[in-house]
Amino acid sequence: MTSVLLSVNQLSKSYGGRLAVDGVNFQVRHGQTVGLIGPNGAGKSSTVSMICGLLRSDSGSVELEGEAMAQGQTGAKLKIGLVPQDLALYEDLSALENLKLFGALYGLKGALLKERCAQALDMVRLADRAADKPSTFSGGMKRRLNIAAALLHEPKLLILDEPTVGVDPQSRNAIFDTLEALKAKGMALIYTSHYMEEVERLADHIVIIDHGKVLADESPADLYRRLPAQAALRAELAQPLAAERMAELLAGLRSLPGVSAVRELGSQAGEGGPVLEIGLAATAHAASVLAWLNAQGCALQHFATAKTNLEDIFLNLTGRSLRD
Ligand SMILES: Nc1ncnc2c1ncn2[C@@H]1O[C@H](COP(=O)(O)OP(=O)(O)OP(=O)(O)O)[C@@H](O)[C@H]1O
Repeated sequence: MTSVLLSVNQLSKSYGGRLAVDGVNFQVRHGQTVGLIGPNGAGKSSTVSMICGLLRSDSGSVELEGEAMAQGQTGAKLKIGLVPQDLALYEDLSALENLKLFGALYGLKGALLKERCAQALDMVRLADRAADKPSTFSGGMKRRLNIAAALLHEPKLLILDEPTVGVDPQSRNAIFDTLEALKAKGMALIYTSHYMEEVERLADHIVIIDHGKVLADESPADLYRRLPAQAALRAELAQPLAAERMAELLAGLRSLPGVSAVRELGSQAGEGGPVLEIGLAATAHAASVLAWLNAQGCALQHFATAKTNLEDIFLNLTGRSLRD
């Protein structure tokens, strides 16, 4: 396992007496991609701002390769690139001029500045738009330019705060390709999002945060192992069933191998019979459950299977869905 790059230790922050970040702890290893997930207001942006030294914490500490991130200290800060939620670009300068300005702020100049700007534009697939102003760009292209600006000083850790909010699907894919390429080059990433499917695609480690507290800090595979069911079968019965018969059916289903939970969801808009949601240890169990229902004389109107996802994990941990 690679060594620790970033250590976030017991970080806390209150705004006017209201606790927004409550003792957050996690680590990022060299080359690792960590997805920081939580609903709106969970404390993700505040955590990220404290990691970058842009917001003073009330307590706790942040270390980069063992070096403390202290206010006014630039050494550790240079190891981080931040792509903030709010776009920071000069609309009247060309894409290239914007990058030159950001690069100069990092102390780059001459041939090296030129080379880094060209590499960064290439990395976000905007090389052919270098001479154009961001005012002519889509929201997604502006976001990509913002990512390029954070790459110029070749940070060891790139932090992206909700990089796909308000982004068109084409740019979203370009952003993912860029992040996958950076990952392949060995750069560590922190990616905040409330879109589980995005984090699932990129992250090899997931930190779930809610009400300022870390609820989970583990690999996606370990998170999935926490779920009682890995898949769900939804079966809509063709006919309503008497209460006693339904109770027998539910008990029978619960005793089948591979079935972890069964719920009766009622009927859909008064048509047909009730809908059963059957949690399965694996999708493969669906066939034997359907065969069993058939053997019980239960005709089905409709059925569908679905693999559980990280959204279900959040629901399982908090009792709430990620985007209410
Ligand atoms: N400058 C501020 N002043 C007062 N309250 C704040 C400030 N910044 C954040 N908060 C509050 O702190 C809590 C955490 O906010 P934060 O922006 O860190 O969450 P988040 O998970 O990033 O949410 P979002 O996805 O909406 O940005 C929220 O209740 C928010 O209203």
